[in-house]
Parts: sequence; C-alpha cells; structure tokens
Amino acid sequence: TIPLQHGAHRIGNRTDADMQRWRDLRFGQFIHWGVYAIPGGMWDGKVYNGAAEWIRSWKEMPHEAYDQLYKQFNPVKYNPADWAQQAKNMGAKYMIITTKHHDGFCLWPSKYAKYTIANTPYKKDILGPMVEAYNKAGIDAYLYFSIIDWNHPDWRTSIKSPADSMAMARFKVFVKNQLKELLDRYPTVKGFWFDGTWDESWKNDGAFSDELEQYLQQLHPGLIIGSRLRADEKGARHFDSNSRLMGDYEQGWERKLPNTIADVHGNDWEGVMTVPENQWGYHQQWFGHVKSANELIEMLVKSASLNGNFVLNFGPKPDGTFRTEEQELMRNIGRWMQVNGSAVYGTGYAGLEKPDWGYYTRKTGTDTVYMVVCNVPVNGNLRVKLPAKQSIAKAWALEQPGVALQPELVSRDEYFIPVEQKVYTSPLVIVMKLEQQQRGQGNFEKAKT
Ligand SMILES: COc1ccc([C@H]2[C@H](O)[C@H](O)[C@H](C)N2C)cc1
Repeated sequence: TIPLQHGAHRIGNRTDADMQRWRDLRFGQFIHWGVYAIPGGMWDGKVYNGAAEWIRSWKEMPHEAYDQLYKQFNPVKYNPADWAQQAKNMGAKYMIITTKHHDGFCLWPSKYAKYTIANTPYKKDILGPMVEAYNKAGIDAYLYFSIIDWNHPDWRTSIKSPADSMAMARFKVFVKNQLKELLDRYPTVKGFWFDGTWDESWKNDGAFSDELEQYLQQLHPGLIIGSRLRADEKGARHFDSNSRLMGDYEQGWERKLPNTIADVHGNDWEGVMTVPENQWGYHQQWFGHVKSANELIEMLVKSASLNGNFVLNFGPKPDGTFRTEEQELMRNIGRWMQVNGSAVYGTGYAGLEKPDWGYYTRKTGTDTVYMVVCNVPVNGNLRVKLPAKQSIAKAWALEQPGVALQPELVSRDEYFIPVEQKVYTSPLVIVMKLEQQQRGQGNFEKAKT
C-alpha cells in the first residue's frame, strides 16, 4: 500500500451506536430548497433543461439577474411542522436539508455572509424551525453543505496564482466558521452531507479536507460524514489511493443504485434519488420520466437488501409548499410503509441468492427474513434457495400473520412458496423464519411431480 497522510484513517465500517442508528433508519428525505425555487427551471419565458438548482449556470440566465432573486424569497406558506408530518407519514426516518447549495445562498442567518435568509423579505431562520419540527416528529436531521460557493468572492475552482492561494485560504476559514456556526445553532443534527467537492482547489487540498473532518468530529463527536468530503493527498476522492473508503459511508450513489452486494465492497452506503430524471430543486415543468411510488418503494427495498440507505429528494416551491405530485408520492409511499416498514427499517443484506421475484432483507442479527415481491411469477410459486443446511421454520404473509404458508421442498435447500394469483397494486411482503436444519433432515421428499 502507498503511505498516505490523508487517506482513510479507519479500515472497515464504524461500529458505534450512532452509525448503527443511521443504518437502521434506512429511509431518508432529501430537501433541496433555496433561491433557485423562484425561477423554478424557467427564465424569460424559456425552459432550462438542466437541473433547476443549477439554473444560475445556464447561459440564458444572467448572473446579475439570479443574484437579485433572493430579494423576492418570501415563503409565506412555509410550515415546517406540516413538512415534518408529511415526511413522517411517508415513513422517512431522517432528513437532509440544503443549508447552502452551490449558489451560496444560506437558509440560516449566517453571521459570516450577507447572502442569507436574513436579507430576504422572509428574514427569519428557515433551518431552526425545520430541524426542531423534524426532530419532534422523530426524524433525525442532517445538513447538506456545498463547498462550492458561487457567491463568495474568495471561492476558487483552481489555484492559478498566489492571489488565488490567499483567497482560498480565506475561503477555508469561512467554511470552517460556517460549519461550526451550523453545529452551534443546530446541535441535534447527526451529520453533514457534503457536496461540491470535485474542483481542483478542493481535490488538491486533501490535507485540509482531512483536517476539516477531524475538526468537525472533535466539535461534535459521532457526526456521520460520507465519502464526498475528503480527498487524499493525491487527489483521490471517495476511495483513497489504496482503494480504502474515506468517510463513514460511500456517498457516490447519486441517481443510481448498486445491483449486487459485490458492488458495495462491504461498505456502508447511501443512494440519493430524484423523482424526475434529474431535478433536485423545484422545476415548474417536470419533463421525462417521473418515478411512481412503486418504483421508489422498490428502490428503497433494493437499497436495504444491499445494506444501504435510500434518500428520496423533494424540491419545495418558492411559497414553502410541496408540489402536489410530491405530496401524492409521500402519501402513497407512506401507505405501503405503514404496513410493510418492518421489511425495511433495521434490515440489511440477507445473505441469500438474489431471487427473480424481488428482494430479501434480513432483520439485522436475526433469522427473520423478509421477501418483498415486486414481480409475481406466472407459475404462482416464489422460489426460495437457501444456503446448505438451512430450512424455513415458518412463513407467513406480513398482512396475515396468523395464516402459516406451506413452503414445498422442491429440491435440496430449495422451496416453492405459493403466491396468490391476483392483481397486486403494490409489493407483497412475506416473512420467513429460517433455522439450521436438524440432523438427518438432509434428505428431501421425492420431488412432487
Ligand atoms: C453531474 O454533476 C452534478 C450532479 C449533481 C450535483 C448536485 C445536485 O445539484 C444535487 O445537489 C446533488 C445531490 N448534487 C450531487 C452536482 C453536479
């Protein structure tokens, strides 16, 4: 291995209680909200085809025009208790809020910047009431923070001169000040979700990102920070130059998910997902494919089945309300989670071969395995292949705990569980209790013809 000063400092996953809590939560709500919600992907009668929160970078959007918009930010219908209730109904157990996106607009009255909520018609702190309302609803709060800050005069994408170095040095102090300010103001937050760390100025300063992570952990022990913050001294991100994960979980799964357990290399990880193909901030005209509740439930279950968390993104409107499609999704996902959430919360990889009909999740540390059926087989039987010497002690549909299902042993360590042929409008969940086979049970009945 290459000797590194600023590579991964830990081999393997965190084993502390804070991290186990993060794992057990499994389902999060991302919220992208800020000045970009005002144009909402449109300007001067034209539609921006990029991600709405990036509209300032659109050639059709003059920087000067964008940089005045904060003077109109006045979400009169903002009701964080209502947001928290909707998120709770959906079944989210943690929330990630954009404190400051790449445009540099701060949703809190930072004393280190002018481009903040304090200087808008709304004036009041957005973040405090949100963190409080979500915590009160039993939902943990995490803070998204963009290192890139298009508004700050000292931000540099690359260092090309001594003047750039001095500017960046000032910028790094500013970043440390803002992050400490956020921890001081919102001490119940459980971690940071860093973004905007791909430019050279950051990639080439692995020492600082390492120092910053340690500074934050020292300020607030137990913080959970993913792999987007750090670079090592050779500019490697997420994984250091010895292919070791930097940070507490792999944070590269953005609008994509792993397909097999091999893809996650034994690391904790989190996938973040948009409802349309690529819109994080509010866009007035969603185009392309808009994911359905069942698609998103499947992604959530797939993530848990591969030992990962799944975070679904919402982009509130400038008036402080969620668009109707997003409210509808929260209700529909929530209806399924109310009944079937136990197949997600506190679960992980089951250690079984991936079946065609859907996903297995295992209640961590137990013999309880959930079968989440997304593709009902035409032959009416769910094939269950177990590792050698394991058998199904009991099986039942989650919604009918009193009705024992009769798995048929069809060959060594392989069963058929019959599934009712009917119209399914959401994934079906079956619960199995596995057990080690008693001695002498190895032989199987003659396969029924
Ligand atoms: C492809 O380049 C990207 C994609 C997404 C992002 C940002 C989005 O604005 C959003 O905040 C997402 C979580 N982040 C990775 C930045 C650059």
